[in-house]
Amino acid sequence: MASRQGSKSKNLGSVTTKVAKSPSSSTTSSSKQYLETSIDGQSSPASSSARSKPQYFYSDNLHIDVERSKENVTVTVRFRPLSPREIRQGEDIAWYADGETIVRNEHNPTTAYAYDRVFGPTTTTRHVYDIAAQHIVSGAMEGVNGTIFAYGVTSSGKTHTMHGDQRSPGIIPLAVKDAFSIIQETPNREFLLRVSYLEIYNEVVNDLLNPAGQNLRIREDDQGTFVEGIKEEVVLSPAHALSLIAAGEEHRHVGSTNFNLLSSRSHTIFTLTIESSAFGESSEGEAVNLSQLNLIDLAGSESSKAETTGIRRKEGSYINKSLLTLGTVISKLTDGRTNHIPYRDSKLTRLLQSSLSGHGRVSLICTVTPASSSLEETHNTLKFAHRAKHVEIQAAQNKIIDEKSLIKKYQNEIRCLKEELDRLKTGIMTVPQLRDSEDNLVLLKQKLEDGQFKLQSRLEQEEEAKAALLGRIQRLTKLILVSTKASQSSRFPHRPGLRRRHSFGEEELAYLPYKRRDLILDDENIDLYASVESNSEANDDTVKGKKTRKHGLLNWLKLRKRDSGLGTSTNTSDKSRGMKSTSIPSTPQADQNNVPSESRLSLSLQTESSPSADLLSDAKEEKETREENIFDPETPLTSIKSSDQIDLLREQQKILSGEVALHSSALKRLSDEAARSPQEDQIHFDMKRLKDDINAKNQQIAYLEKKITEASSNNMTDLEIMQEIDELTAQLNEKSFELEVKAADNRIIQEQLDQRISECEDLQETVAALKQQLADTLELRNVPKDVRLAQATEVDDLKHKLAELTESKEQLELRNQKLAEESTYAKGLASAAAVELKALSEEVAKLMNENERLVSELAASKSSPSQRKSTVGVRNGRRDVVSKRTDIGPSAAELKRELAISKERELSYEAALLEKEHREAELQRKVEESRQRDAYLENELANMWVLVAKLKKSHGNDSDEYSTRDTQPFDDERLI
Ligand SMILES: Nc1ncnc2c1ncn2[C@@H]1O[C@H](COP(=O)(O)OP(=O)(O)OP(=O)(O)O)[C@@H](O)[C@H]1O
Repeated sequence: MASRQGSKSKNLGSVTTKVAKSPSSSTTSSSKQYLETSIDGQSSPASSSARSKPQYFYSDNLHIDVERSKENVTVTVRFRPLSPREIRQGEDIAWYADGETIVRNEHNPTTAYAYDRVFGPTTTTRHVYDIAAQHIVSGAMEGVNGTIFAYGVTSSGKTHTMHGDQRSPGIIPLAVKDAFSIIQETPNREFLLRVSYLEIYNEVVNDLLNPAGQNLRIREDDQGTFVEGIKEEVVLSPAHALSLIAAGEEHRHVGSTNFNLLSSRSHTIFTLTIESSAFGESSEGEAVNLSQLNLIDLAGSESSKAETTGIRRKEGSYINKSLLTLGTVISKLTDGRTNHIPYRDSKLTRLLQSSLSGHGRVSLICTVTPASSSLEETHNTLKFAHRAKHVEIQAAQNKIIDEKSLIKKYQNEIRCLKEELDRLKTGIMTVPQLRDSEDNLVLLKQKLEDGQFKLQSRLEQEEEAKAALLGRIQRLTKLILVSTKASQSSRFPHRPGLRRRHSFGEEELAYLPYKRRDLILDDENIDLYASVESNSEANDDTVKGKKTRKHGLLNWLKLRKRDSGLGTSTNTSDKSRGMKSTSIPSTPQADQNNVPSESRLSLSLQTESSPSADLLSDAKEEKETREENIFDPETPLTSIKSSDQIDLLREQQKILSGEVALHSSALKRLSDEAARSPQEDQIHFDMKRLKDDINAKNQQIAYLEKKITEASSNNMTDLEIMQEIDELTAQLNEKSFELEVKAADNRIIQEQLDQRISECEDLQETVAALKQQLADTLELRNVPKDVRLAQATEVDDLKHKLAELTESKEQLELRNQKLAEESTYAKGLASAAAVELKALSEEVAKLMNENERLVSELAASKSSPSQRKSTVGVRNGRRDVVSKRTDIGPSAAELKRELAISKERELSYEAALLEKEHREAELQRKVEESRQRDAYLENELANMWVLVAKLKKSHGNDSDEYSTRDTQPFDDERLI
């Protein structure tokens, strides 16, 4: 035990910030309320007095704080290995455990964070438990409240850490097992353990132990918050507690997401309430230790990468919102300046208010993946963890000196009952003394006979009462757990001092109906199982019973589900304030029809007769007693006020309703089974019994309703009415607040809705456009064959035309070329003619000059004789000249003729030149025309190509068959 007490959290955080704390908020959600419970649904004198006034475990007048020591939240980080998906995607490592306390960024090694402990991917959950949880559990067993929760993004390993599986049990089963081991190791104290299990799904609190407990209210008063109407079950063994978790898990919301096939869609809080007091007769008046251990599996935050829709998206937004609030609360707690901490912004923080505000030890296990794709998310988790490290707590042991703790109440009740039993025994022994009288012998005889008769009937009544008391004492005693190492002194000296042992082994665990993770079995369990085996040897019958029973407990659980209405689970409760219900455990022993004689392996019970016989009779008695009491609450053992009576009746009514609900679900399961195996008579028999039981319970409910109405109309005093009004006002306020919260939620949802609507409209437009495109395509596809043939013919024509045009273009080009050649030739001719013409012109000019000279000489010779002589001479001379000339060249006539010829030639040349120029111009015009035509044809050709390409494209979208068969005309090569 001493070894379990160590390990206080170290303060690694460099900043220590004072936690804003209100003195009034010192209670945990459900522990603060005193639970008025009697195991058979009937109140006792001890409990009735307590019922009128709510009790708070942590109010100043009720507890003594034994040394408050400042601590910080224990913060650890657990890496999970890369998942197969991450490995497939070739993810890198982005964060890693650098030693035992540091997390470092792979890419940027200067980014690193320190925590109390960092666990690498290969660390076992058992090791995590030892470091991060064990001290919280042992503290809780000593009266210090404790909270352990796993935080991290989706699929980072929270549920693996908190629940685990058969190969690697999680913190919750390990803690439960440890709690019972601690009881075993603490012989000087006796314990009473009870559990509750709830989930927060979409900001609605549901009771996982009671299917009827949906949408429970969180109430708050000066002392803190609590869940109204949550069911608590007293637990007797680890297997019993785990079976309740397993049953609760059946109701938890789990769904598949992109990142996790079995993603938790709700936050769950499993609460173990522990009461302990010194063991033995001398414990009277001593303080009781009371504490709560909250084991929380949060739903994972989801990044925007999660492509969720519909219900998953809604769940995700609720999860993210509540985790965001948790982050804000932690920030504000560590900021030190803020007075207002927004606990009320989410149900999660409201329920965790007490833990977070420093009234108990807290261990935060942050789960992370090393994968690079989650680099940012992991960084956020690490930052959250770093902030949380600075939250300061002041853990203290809660000691209750009030006599009204549940364990004290049971102890007192046992004592009172024992006294009453003694009185009864004495009464039975004392036979009335009748004095002999001679005077009135007849009368005396008559009196004697009457007396004998009365005595007889009184004896019978008292025997019955005694039996009932014994049964009650036994049942109460069974709820209080002590170590087998405790002294063997019994509460009943005449009985062998059998005590209960608490451990769980393979057989107890193998059966656990756990939809997604089989709970618990590790090496230690096997050890424990071995120890159970060895202990059991003391009792041959037990051993035989266990060995011959192949799946005894499995059968029990299955049958318990079936026959849940027939078990001993008797819910009784207190309605002092919050109507929280507590039931005694539905133990295997209770089922007399289906259970082997010793169904709890590890428990040896503090009973007189054999455990099985006791339990069987208990079951019977309890049922009978309860039924009696329901119809006659005013038993000799009760004396309660009218309001208490109404409360009691209401509670009984509630319990009955819960049982009816349970029976109905069991009946449904049986119907399913019956449908599968109709020949099973046992199932039909069980179904019939369940139906009868449901009917009987419904009648009882109706009867209770009547009684409540009568009682309320008859007995309500003004004070009670005022109290009722106060209560209703408080409820009204609560409802108003919830309404406000809902209204705020609605506003957010409305905004989201508006956004969705606009997104939807955009999508609709896109869809319309796509539809149009589709229709166009379909239209093309749906073109009838004749139209397609017509199109093909048209294309053929076009192709033909194109060929013609191409041909005529070629001809024109040829002609054009010829004309160009001709034009070049003509130009050559023209230039040659021009040269010749120029040469001729020069000759003509020369000849004309000569002619003029000759004419002037002729005229001069005609004018004088001398001159004549001379002229003759001249003439002679001339004749000489002429003769000379004749000798040297043609005569004038010849020259004239030559001149005329050259003129003619000149003229013909000019005419030829003109004609050539004319022809040239003509050719130029033709060239121009042919060029234009050419351009026109080219243009036409381009248009044709465009047309062909268009046709080809539209036909190209059709099926391959169509394109090969029907689009042949568009084949490029063929076209070209
Ligand atoms: N430390 C670990 N070692 C081996 N496997 C692990 C470890 N942690 C988680 N896993 C595996 O990773 C998967 C996801 O883990 P788990 O369901 O616990 O994530 P989670 O954080 O609870 O997710 P969610 O928030 O979606 O519920 C599971 O298949 C689980 O077995």
